[in-house]
Amino acid sequence: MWVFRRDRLLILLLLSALLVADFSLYIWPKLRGRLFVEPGGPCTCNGFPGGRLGNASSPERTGWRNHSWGGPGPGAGNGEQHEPRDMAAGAGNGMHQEPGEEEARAGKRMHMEPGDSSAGAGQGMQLPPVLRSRLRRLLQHPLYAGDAPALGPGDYLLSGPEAVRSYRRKVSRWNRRHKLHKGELNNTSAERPVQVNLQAPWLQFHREINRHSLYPRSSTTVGKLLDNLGHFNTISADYSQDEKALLGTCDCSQIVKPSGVHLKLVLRFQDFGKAMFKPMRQKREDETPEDFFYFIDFQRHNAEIAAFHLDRILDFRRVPPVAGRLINISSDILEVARNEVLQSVFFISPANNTCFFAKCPYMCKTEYAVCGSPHLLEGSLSAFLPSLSLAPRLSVPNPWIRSYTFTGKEEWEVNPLYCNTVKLIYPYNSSNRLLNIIDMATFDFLIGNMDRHHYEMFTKFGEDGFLLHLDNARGFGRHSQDEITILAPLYQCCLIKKATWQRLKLLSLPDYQLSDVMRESLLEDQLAPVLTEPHLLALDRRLHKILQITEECVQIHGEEAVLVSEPLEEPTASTLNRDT
Ligand SMILES: Nc1ncnc2c1ncn2[C@@H]1O[C@H](COP(=O)(O)OP(=O)(O)OP(=O)(O)O)[C@@H](O)[C@H]1O
Ligand SMILES: [Mn+2]
Repeated sequence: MWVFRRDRLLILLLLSALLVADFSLYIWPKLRGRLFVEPGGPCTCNGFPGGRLGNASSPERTGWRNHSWGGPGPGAGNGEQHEPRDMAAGAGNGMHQEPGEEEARAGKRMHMEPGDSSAGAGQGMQLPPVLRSRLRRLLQHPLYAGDAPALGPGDYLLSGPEAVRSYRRKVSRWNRRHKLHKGELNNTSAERPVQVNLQAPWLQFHREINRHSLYPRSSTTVGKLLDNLGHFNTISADYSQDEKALLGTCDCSQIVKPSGVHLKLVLRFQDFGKAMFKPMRQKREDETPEDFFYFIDFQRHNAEIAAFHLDRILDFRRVPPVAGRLINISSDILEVARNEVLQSVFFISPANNTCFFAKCPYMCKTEYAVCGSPHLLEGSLSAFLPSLSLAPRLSVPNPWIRSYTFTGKEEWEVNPLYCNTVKLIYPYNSSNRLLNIIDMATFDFLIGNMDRHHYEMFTKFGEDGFLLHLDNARGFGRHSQDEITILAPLYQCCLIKKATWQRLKLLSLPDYQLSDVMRESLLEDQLAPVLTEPHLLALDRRLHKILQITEECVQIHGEEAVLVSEPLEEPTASTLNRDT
């Protein structure tokens, strides 16, 4: 009996030795090859030697800049197992768990909190590339592959030569005026004149705008543009045209619509690019007070940033690139401002901070000021679109506009069959416009924006042109509330673009999870974490509500009638005539 027991021990030892040998000689090298070493070269894993996570603010960390759009990504070509997920297996057909569930769960466990760069890097945690970036994985999905079909010159917003001529003209006018101004002030500083740079990312951005979107998927311009917005010195600061119109100092025919009383400014940078600056007015942790109407709500700089990232993730590409940045109110704004009205709204607070307030017809008071600490203040910078003289835009009232009074109600709020009326009205009766409105409603519902009173379009692209999703600063106000009425265009019309629905469905799968890809995408921004966790999680919850509503529509009207393929074809045009 004793001998038998000793034999058992020996057999156990022998088996263990075999297992160890097998693991170290066979399994481990294979695992290591798959997880950490890119076949064909030493592993730099997206710039992180040894596959370690880098600093949270490192742009290399996330998917956008590593993704080689329109072809095999850096991963696809080098042996990473990026499953070419078939829509039939994933988003297209039910919501079953995809392969890689285990990885996803592991990825979730190891997920870092925004801004917590040390969580991964400090512990030297080694993540296999496939776990590291859900965003990157998303971008390699077939739904995000490739670009629009080849474009002809007429498909671009600007003619290249015209855009360059206008740029040259503006630069020489700027240099002339600047020289004159320096002469008047007896300024002998060695400031150099602005140089024309045809490679400037803002110019490339303008030249890439086409009839499908503000930037192509394969564009590397957006990354460079965001980088510049985040770092470049400013050379001027002024009110935006619409603010000037309100103050009576600009030609109103040149602007889309005179609007706000908000603290927003146009900043120009050293490379002559421009951006709309909105300062931080509310901390990202603060929720909009319950008693606030949406039309008196604050404008949130972080909402502008997050909305751009969300729009890009949804593959709409209808929000101009927005970067967050710590702006020095004194050196980046006041010192480069030449407008005397603007100069006059700056003051030093009792706490010795530099502040400024909105010059407006109604409430020009220091109570409404924003202050630096003592000079620095967070803000959003939205890359400027080409000027209205080069690319005229149309501002159209949203058919689902809200009442901007305390008690008023619009027709859509009281008539559940309102969509039938809209469908009869030009241009909603023929073009893709209604579907575009529904896209915009899903976007606004996700961000919680109730302030979409108008939308803008480039006139060049006609009725079917895409809608610009400008001004998202009133999004992300209340994470605890899902304002379902924002989805009225969806549930009253029971229509949605199939491509939009497929992406929303994909983003609801555990392997992609909207909140996770958003969290990751926002880490690229200097002001990360841009959104608090409750706001990120609200995105998942709202996404499910959109899918739920669509599902109910499909049950009533059938898939064919609800999910519309683009371009609008004859059979689907008939769905527009369907009574809801
Ligand atoms: N990135 C941009 N490039 C060019 N023009 C822009 C950009 N962002 C905004 N604008 C223009 O400035 C106008 C006002 O901007 P925005 O709507 O963001 O500010 P606002 O103060 O909230 O205005 P409103 O009170 O009308 O909502 C827009 O309607 C648009 O025409
Ligand atoms: Mn606004």
